[in-house]
Amino acid sequence: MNSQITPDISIPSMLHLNSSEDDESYTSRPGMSLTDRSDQSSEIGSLGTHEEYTVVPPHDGYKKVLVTGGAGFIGSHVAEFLLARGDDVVIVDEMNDYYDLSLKRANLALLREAYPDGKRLKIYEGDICDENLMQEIFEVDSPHWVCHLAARAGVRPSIQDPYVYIHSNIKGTTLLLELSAKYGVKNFVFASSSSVYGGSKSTYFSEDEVVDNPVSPYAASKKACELFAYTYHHLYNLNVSGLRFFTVYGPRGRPDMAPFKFIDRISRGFEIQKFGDGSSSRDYTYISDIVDGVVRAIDRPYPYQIFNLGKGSGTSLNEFIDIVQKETGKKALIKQMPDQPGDVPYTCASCEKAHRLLGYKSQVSFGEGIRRTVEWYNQAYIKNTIEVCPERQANGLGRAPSFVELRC
Ligand SMILES: O=C(O)[C@H]1O[C@H](OP(=O)(O)OP(=O)(O)OC[C@H]2O[C@@H](n3ccc(=O)[nH]c3=O)[C@H](O)[C@@H]2O)[C@H](O)[C@@H](O)[C@H]1O
Repeated sequence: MNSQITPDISIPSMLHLNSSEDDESYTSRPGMSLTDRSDQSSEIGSLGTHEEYTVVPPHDGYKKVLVTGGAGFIGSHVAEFLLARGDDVVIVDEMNDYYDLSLKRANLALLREAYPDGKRLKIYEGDICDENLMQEIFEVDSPHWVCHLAARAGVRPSIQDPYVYIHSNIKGTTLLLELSAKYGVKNFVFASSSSVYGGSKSTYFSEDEVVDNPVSPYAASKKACELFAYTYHHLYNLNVSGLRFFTVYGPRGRPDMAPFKFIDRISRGFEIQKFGDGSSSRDYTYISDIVDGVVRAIDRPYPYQIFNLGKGSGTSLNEFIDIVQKETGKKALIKQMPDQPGDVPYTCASCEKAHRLLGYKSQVSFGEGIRRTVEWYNQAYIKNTIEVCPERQANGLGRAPSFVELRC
């Protein structure tokens, strides 16, 4: 087994659930004391839904897993992990240009380099809404496990073009559910989002909250995916788990998201835009925690479940900028911007259910995660992108190239 491509992040052992590095305590919402955490405290010791579930043992045999969006940030990390542990992976990714395509190419190049013979890794470039292509993949490759991560994922851009979110997220997910039911998939795991909680006033968001008030087309599309997934479970007994990711960041992160954007721009002395007064807060979750949660969900088929995958503590935008300044050793040039439509003011996961049913527990504090991401940015990011695109050498190894410069 080739473990060449795993230097960027360390995936915590799947067995060490109780050794948390996370020294951050649960944070309270601004203006709210910890005693207001009624939703969280009532969940400890129950599933929050008052339903009884048997905790399923992991299926630890060989799997062939269809990973949609496998060229992207989370998808490429999940594919890397599954391949490294011995599973086979089929990737389908449309390679759209929502963000710099060369980053997705670099992600695939890393995987191809480690698994070059095409026996354990197969990559299709195409739209998950292309019925002929998807039918062919299910027919020819017979993946019995599906990890559906392909999506349009920008919150604010979804206001400008909601239709592409309906296409990729809702239509794409529905087609995958159809095919998964038709071809007898054993477990269908898909990416949802913390944004479905909208402007929830809870301190800790739990899965049994009613989430009927999405504030962006992106959030509405993810909620729609959860509903379609339930329907396919109901109609065809398809095992489905929807994972609500909480603002995921880390090495190979999405360049449209604040963690990558701030590290990149602050490192290079460029201005960053700060939306609002800096009091907005996110439960930023490090990529290795997310990979761990995703793989746990793949291995444990439940009839129908929704899980939060977060860290369980929040960081304000102002604190976040301070941490990036500290880790990069550079002062941020800040352009103050108004609050953005579609943005939620606050997110924070209750991870109780994921812990109970999946054995999931976040391991990486925000400070540590940003430290590791800055380290990757300074070392592997430049090295890897230059290795896969030799023509970039003209940019010089000594400085961080812009995303435009990085284009092949
Ligand atoms: O967990 C989710 O449900 C979502 O997480 C992510 O969305 P968000 O939480 O909005 O992350 P992100 O853009 O990093 O902005 C973070 C903070 O920085 C602020 N922000 C952002 C950019 C900027 O230039 N300036 C700024 O102040 C911004 O106002 C915000 O306060 C995913 O994109 C999405 O796919 C989905 O999965």
